Order: sequence, then structure tokens, then C-alpha cells
Amino acid sequence: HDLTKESPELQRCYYLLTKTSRSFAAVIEELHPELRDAIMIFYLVLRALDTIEDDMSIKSEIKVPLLRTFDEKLNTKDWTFDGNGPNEKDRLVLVEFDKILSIYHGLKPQYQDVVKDITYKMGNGMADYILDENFNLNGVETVKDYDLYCHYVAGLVGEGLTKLTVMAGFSDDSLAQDNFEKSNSMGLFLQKTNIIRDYHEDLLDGRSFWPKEIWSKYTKELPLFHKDASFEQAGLSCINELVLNALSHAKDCLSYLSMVKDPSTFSFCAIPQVMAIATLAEVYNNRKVLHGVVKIRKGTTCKLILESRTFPGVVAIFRRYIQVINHKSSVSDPNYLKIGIKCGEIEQFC
Ligand SMILES: O=C(O)CO[C@@H](C(=O)O)[C@@H](OCCCCCc1ccc2ccccc2c1)C(=O)NCCCCCc1ccc2ccccc2c1
Ligand SMILES: [Mg+2]
Ligand SMILES: [Mg+2]
Repeated sequence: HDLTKESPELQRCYYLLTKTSRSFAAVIEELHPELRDAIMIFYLVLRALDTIEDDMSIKSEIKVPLLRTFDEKLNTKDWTFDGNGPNEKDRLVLVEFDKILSIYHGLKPQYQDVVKDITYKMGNGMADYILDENFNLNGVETVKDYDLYCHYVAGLVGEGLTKLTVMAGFSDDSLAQDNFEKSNSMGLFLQKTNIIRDYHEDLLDGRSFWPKEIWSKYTKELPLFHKDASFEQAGLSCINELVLNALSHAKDCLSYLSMVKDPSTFSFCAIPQVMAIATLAEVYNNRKVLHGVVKIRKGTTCKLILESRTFPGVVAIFRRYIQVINHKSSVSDPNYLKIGIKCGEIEQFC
């Protein structure tokens, strides 16, 4: 949309958005004007919070209180933070947080309340996990921990977005009636896809989010999948079990999308989901994941965006990638039968 007649602060916020996430910037900029600025600010506030969480150079005595009270910064007019390490990739959103605050205070009060409430819950959820000392080295302990951590950093985003879109009348009220179960799945599907994909990159940062309850079936130490060629097959079986776990959210995501009425809101919700199912198909049984970040091709992305404008288009995309995963599955994989059943279930639903 045309930014030229917007205020300098608003233009600067859209600049910060494009600098921190090309993919989310593209879908947020296409949103209906009623929600566009609110969701853009929602993104920037949470990206600022995440930039504190992700920065391994901030010691936990500073990081934990900052995460827990980050929502209070939203009550100020011009708070900023320059305490990130020099190469923390999104440090600019904290250095220029006063620009975000000036637009935040101009939003409708009920939109401000959603942003602040989710910020409070996410900040405290992140702080709870930072305190769990083995969180960094061994990833999260159980699958339950894995689901809870992903709820804090991504499920809550889905909850906030559902509240905003229902308030604006763009989504069916029923989306806010299931205790945000489906909204949570929307976030977990995206976050778990990234966590599987980013195994090697996160290892380089000295951390992992893969749940020990799953990876410990295949190795004693997580880095062996990358370091020791004799653990490559085990690494593939681990990836495949994590993909199977992520696919457990697919039906909820399709069900959620079937209840989004406004066309721009539908595309905003659908595009990240179809990118995720395509990424899951790409990482499934793919040894490259153990040695680097695997991305889907640019050409594929463009095709997916065009195809995901309608619900039947999204269903066709999910059905296609579910078949790709099924065909990639090898009989020797410990979860061969389960992945076949899960793919069948999702296809039924399609
Ligand atoms: O540092 C990075 O670049 C990646 O960080 C990951 C991490 O640190 O785990 C991790 O940081 C999570 C904490 C900050 C969340 C920021 C966020 C992301 C997308 C949004 C979309 C719209 C509105 C607000 C949003 C807020 C991350 O960015 N993971 C990407 C997946 C998160 C998906 C969130 C989400 C949930 C439900 C959705 C429903 C519909 C449309 C978009 C949705 C988007
Ligand atoms: Mg991050
Ligand atoms: Mg993070």
C-alpha cells in the first residue's frame, strides 16, 4: 500500500518491519487498513521482545527481569534499549522502540490491550524457560515442554491475532470460542517447522529447541547428528519423528483457515501455513538439515502464494505435500507406519 502520506514514525515502523522479516512484512502490508497498523505493531513489539530472548550476550540476571516487565515499557512514551550485542540481527527495533511506542499509543485501546496482554504472557513464558538451565544445552526436556515453549513464543501470537481479527469482524467468532486451541496450533505448526529446519544454525548459537524426549531415542548428544556421519541415519529418523509431531497440528490449521472470512486476513493467515507444509516436506528425510538451513525455492514460494488465495487452493497444497512426505518415507524408518496413518488422516480431512 502507499506509505508516502503516512507520518514519518509510521513509515519508519514499516521500514523496521521489512528489515526484520521479509516474509511477514509481505503478508502484513497486504492486510485490510483496519488491522494493518495494529498487526504491524503487534509484530514489532514481539520481535523486540524476542530480540532480547535470542541475544546470548545478555546475562540472565539482566534478561529475565527485562522479559518479565517488557509489557510495562508499553506504558512509556519513549523507552529504547541499546544493550544488545553488536551483531544481534534485529537490534534496531529496540534502539528505535520509541517509534514503535508512538504508533502503539495511537492504536484503538482494545487493540493496545491485546498487544500488551500477549506481550506480558510471552515475556514471562520466555523468562520461565531461560531460567531452566539445561534449556540451552539439551533443548527442552519433554514433548510437553516443547509444546509449552512453542505456545509461549508462537501459540500466543495466534491467540492475539484471533482476538484482533474477531474484534475487527474479519473472522468467525467461533475461532475465539475453542479456548484458542486452533489459534495455538497455527503458531505451533509454524514454530515447530522452523525449529526442525534450524537445527544446525541453532547448534552454532550453542542452543537447541529439539525436545530431549524425542532426540534421546536416537543419540546420546544432539550435536552428533551433525558431527558424526555414523549418526546421520539416526538424525534422519529424528527429523522424521519431529515432522510427524508437527503434522499433528495440520488439521487444526486447515479448520482455522476455513473460518477466516476477510480475503486479506485469509491470505495473511494462509501464506505462512503453506510455506510451512512445503518446508516440512523439504526437511523430511533430508540429510542437508543436519548441516545447514534448508529453504524452499523462490519459484515454489511464488506458486504457493498464488495458489493459497482460496481455501480449496490451500487444501490442494496441503494434500500435495502430505503425499510428498508419504512418498519420501522409507520402510526402514521407525515411524514409517505412523507417518502413513497421519498423512491418511490429514488427507481424509482435506
Ligand atoms: O528471530 C527470528 O527471526 C525468529 O524468531 C523465532 C524464535 O526466536 O524462536 C520466533 O520468534 C517468536 C517470538 C516472536 C514472535 C514474533 C511474531 C512473528 C510473527 C507474527 C505475525 C503476525 C503478527 C505478529 C507476529 C509476531 C519466530 O519468529 N518464529 C516464527 C513463527 C512464529 C509464528 C507466529 C504466528 C502465529 C500464528 C499466526 C497466525 C496467522 C498468521 C501468522 C501467525 C504467526
Ligand atoms: Mg528469534
Ligand atoms: Mg526466540
